[in-house]
Amino acid sequence: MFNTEPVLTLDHADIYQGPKLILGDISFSIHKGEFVYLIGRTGSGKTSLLKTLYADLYLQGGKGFVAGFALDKLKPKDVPFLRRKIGIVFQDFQLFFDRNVEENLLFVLKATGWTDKTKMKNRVADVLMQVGLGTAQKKMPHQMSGGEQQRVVIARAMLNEPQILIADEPTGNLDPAVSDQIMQVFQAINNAGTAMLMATHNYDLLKKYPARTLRVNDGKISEVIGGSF
Ligand SMILES: Nc1ncnc2c1ncn2[C@@H]1O[C@H](COP(=O)(O)OP(=O)(O)OP(=O)(O)O)[C@@H](O)[C@H]1O
Repeated sequence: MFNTEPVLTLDHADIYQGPKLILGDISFSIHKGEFVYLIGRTGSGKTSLLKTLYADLYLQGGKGFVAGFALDKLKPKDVPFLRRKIGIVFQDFQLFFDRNVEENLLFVLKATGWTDKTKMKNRVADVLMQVGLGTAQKKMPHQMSGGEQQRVVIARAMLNEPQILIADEPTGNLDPAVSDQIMQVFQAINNAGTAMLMATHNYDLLKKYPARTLRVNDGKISEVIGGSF
């Protein structure tokens, strides 16, 4: 089905928190344009796995490739460049509350090397349009609902055209109707070609928007076949 290079591969990877092995001998790949859920009980290691993928945790055993970077050979100076190729969305919104939406996004562009003011403003307008917030530039985060704030976070994650969007419980703090809107934003982003890896406890979303699902359990990872979660 997929004849492109994977965007992400773990090959016999061991994932640790400090000295403690959380997941051992983990192997899977995600290809361009794939949508993949990551499920598992609280404490099973989903967040640890995602943190390893964006180099917040060091890959201590096995091999890993994300957006062309080898995780097992990554140097601290490479980390910002890796993170430009992946978009990251968490449950808590982490916007600057003393800056408006546009300033929040411009800050990231500046920090990632953009200098042309017109191009920066255009890019901000593009990503806000992508998440359905085309007129929100001048709003302060506290003037927005939780769902709108989360959409700004998704827009921020899209600024540098990532190959993959990694989301950790992105609907964890949102009610079902708003979670559904966020999911539609992810679907649209995915349909436009960005791969998606989303850790979630929200089985209603899995049922409504079925996709390949990986489960972490007892220190291992497995494919969930036929929606039997
Ligand atoms: N900073 C840390 N230092 C030491 N151990 C940690 C740390 N963070 C998490 N752990 C441990 O690693 C294991 C996996 O935690 P992790 O947060 O990856 O699970 P999770 O599946 O994401 O859980 P949740 O669904 O609650 O977010 C747990 O046993 C946890 O106690």
